[in-house]
Amino acid sequence: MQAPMIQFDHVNKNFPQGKTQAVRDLSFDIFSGEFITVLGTSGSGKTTTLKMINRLIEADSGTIRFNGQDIKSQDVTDLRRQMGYVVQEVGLFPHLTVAGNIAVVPELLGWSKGQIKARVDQVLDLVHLPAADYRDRYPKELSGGQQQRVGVARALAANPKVMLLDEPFGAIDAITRSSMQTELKEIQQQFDDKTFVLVTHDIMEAFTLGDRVMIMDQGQLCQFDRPQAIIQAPATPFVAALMDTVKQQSRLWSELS
Ligand SMILES: Nc1ncnc2c1ncn2[C@@H]1O[C@H](COP(=O)(O)OP(=O)(O)OP(=O)(O)O)[C@@H](O)[C@H]1O
Repeated sequence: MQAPMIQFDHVNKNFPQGKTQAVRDLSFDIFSGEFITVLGTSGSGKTTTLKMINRLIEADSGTIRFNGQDIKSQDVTDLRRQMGYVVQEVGLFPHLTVAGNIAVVPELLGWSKGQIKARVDQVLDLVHLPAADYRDRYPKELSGGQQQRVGVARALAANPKVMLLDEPFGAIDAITRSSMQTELKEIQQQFDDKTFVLVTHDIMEAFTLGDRVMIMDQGQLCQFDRPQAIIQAPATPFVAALMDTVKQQSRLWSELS
């Protein structure tokens, strides 16, 4: 049996100021090449879970393994360089061009100028931004959707094994969002061994993109399964209520159309 790429083993996280525990006794395995979506209401612990994978947040107890090794025993910079990270706010460096932003990690890794230029063009192509038009622009010369595409390109630049994405399309209009979702899935399918973990509160996004969907409520894992299995057999009343919201929406659509 294949070893998990990311493994949580009875992980807990409590913030001193937090009224409730952010993450409680979380255990799961994610395998290489999977596209995992993490779905839940606001405050359910999704971001905390994602940030514990790249140690932006340290777990209080339990063990998190990356590629079989406890992440606490790994150098944090090395660990993060193996994981692309994309957030809603994008966070491009305003004084660097698109190419400069994408090149940050490859430069730190000591790649040659030729390798970096080729890689910048390659990842811009992956996110459907023609390099000749976009390479030399500054972030302020891009729309929000284009900035987010550059954010994804930057995260892919050093060819990480794992991509962590926190509400990457949260601030993007519905049509652009839908095409970016398709592109992201296509990128993931081009590589057999790239593992994607994407946090969202959008049910359709979670069920469209996820090979498996992790549903969280109040810091706990309610269900972690393939979309069809969740739809056919919701494991808890919370999951059932979540599924009902989709049914209500589709009823509304059919009544209106
Ligand atoms: N730095 C922090 N200090 C104190 N409490 C925190 C901190 N970060 C998160 N929390 C608390 O931990 C819980 C889980 O937060 P988390 O951000 O993981 O939820 P989420 O599911 O990602 O929510 P959202 O969808 O709103 O981003 C919440 O109750 C939150 O208030």
